[in-house]
Amino acid sequence: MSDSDGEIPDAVDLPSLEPDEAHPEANPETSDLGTAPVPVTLITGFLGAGKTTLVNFILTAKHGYRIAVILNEFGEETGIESSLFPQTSQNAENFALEEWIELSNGCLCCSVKTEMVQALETLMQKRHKFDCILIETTGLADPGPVAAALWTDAELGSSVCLDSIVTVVDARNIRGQLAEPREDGAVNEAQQQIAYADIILLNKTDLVRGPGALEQVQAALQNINSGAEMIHTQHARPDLARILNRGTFNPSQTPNDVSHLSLQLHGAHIGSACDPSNSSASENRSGSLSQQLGGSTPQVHAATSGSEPGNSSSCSKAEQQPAMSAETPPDASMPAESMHDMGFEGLDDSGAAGATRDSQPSNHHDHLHDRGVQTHALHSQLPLHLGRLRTWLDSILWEQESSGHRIYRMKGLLQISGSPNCQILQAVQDLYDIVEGPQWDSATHRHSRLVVIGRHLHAAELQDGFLKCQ
Ligand SMILES: Nc1nc2c(ncn2[C@@H]2O[C@H](COP(=O)(O)OP(=O)(O)OP(=O)(O)O)[C@@H](O)[C@H]2O)c(=O)[nH]1
Repeated sequence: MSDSDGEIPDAVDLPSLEPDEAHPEANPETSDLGTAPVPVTLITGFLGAGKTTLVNFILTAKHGYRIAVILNEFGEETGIESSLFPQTSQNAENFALEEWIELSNGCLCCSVKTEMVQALETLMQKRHKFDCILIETTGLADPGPVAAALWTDAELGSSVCLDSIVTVVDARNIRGQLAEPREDGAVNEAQQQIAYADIILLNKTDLVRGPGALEQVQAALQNINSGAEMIHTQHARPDLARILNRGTFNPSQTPNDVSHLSLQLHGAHIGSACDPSNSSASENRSGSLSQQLGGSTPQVHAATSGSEPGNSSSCSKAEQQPAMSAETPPDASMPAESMHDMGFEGLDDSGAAGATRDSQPSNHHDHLHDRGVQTHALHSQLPLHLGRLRTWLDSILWEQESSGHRIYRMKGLLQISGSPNCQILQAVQDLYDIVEGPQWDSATHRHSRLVVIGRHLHAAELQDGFLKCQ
């Protein structure tokens, strides 16, 4: 699974793949996929938006394509992220589906770009084994440099082509994410990801309540990028004929054909997340994406503390407070005080953030572009008590304002007392979920690991709280 030895695993050979009758155009036997450049779909989106859920869906749906996956993850996430592909890790018969390359030494848009190009080159030596490539970026990646590398890298030549950039959006949280200030005053990652999208997958629509609330979210996204196709989904299950092998960047298209890619940034500029001091990367890049690429740079259920492990139960503070709705939107029309309370400072009418903080360089080495964002890995060798764990999670996720930290995302593999299986924890903003994973096996070191990504985190306190759940 991991490519730690430098050997690229075989691409996925999907068993019993039958041409999709509903979408005969998706049948590789009737297309020129065997000889044409391999289409690469870049899947991006903010932390927790549903990228892995989408990749999982693509890997298990019937569409007629054989898929290779390149997965970029934070170093601390190694081994956790791959466990989030339950169909592959739980079912040995389908183990062949778990064919991907993990790039975990940084963020694709920074230090791993070369590694990505090398991985693609090696993959291309097995060209006959797959029809399409998916690249899942980290939740904080700027898709621009990655797309540019795919477009311009001489080594790759014409063997691969960027098919489309799919940005998965958490419909419940996106407006707050768009409003997050960047310390250098630049456009934040969530805005960059929307701006570059060919397709915006407006996901988690089940978590947006109230008449008009979803329309408001959609309007905020269209204010940033009105050229992207908008697809509403729950659990990231779109019509894949609209996602795979679209030919968005097919060079045979006339310039008019790609004119719909024009980015409308409404005064915002796409800054380089890699290097804010790079003026060529920070200049205003309004215009078609193809021009840019050819340019200078290349349920929320009630918290049930007594529930057994394995019973999936999402918990949210929102259940105990008014749900996000048209009546209580994180909206520019709200009084500034309310927006501040909800953590939506700086949102203007366009959905763009009015970032005002002092400029600070981003940190390439920890691949977190905004220096205020940190990641911490928590560990516990001894099994955790589920009730205590839930109480602790409730406190750190639901009392964020009083504790002074801001948690965007948590994911982990947990060893819970009394359960032979590992438990998978997922948290996005104040929502969390614990579901049963596969049995611990000899290859998986049996201990709890939890990655926390957020701002103003107190590592020692978090680790201490985690250990107290034993
Ligand atoms: N309610 C709800 N939950 C969803 C939906 N889509 C995904 N989720 C859940 O949201 C959590 C995060 O989903 P992921 O697919 O791991 O998100 P991601 O974008 O890959 O996350 P990162 O890799 O950390 O950036 C998981 O618990 C999913 O089951 C949805 O449409 N509705």
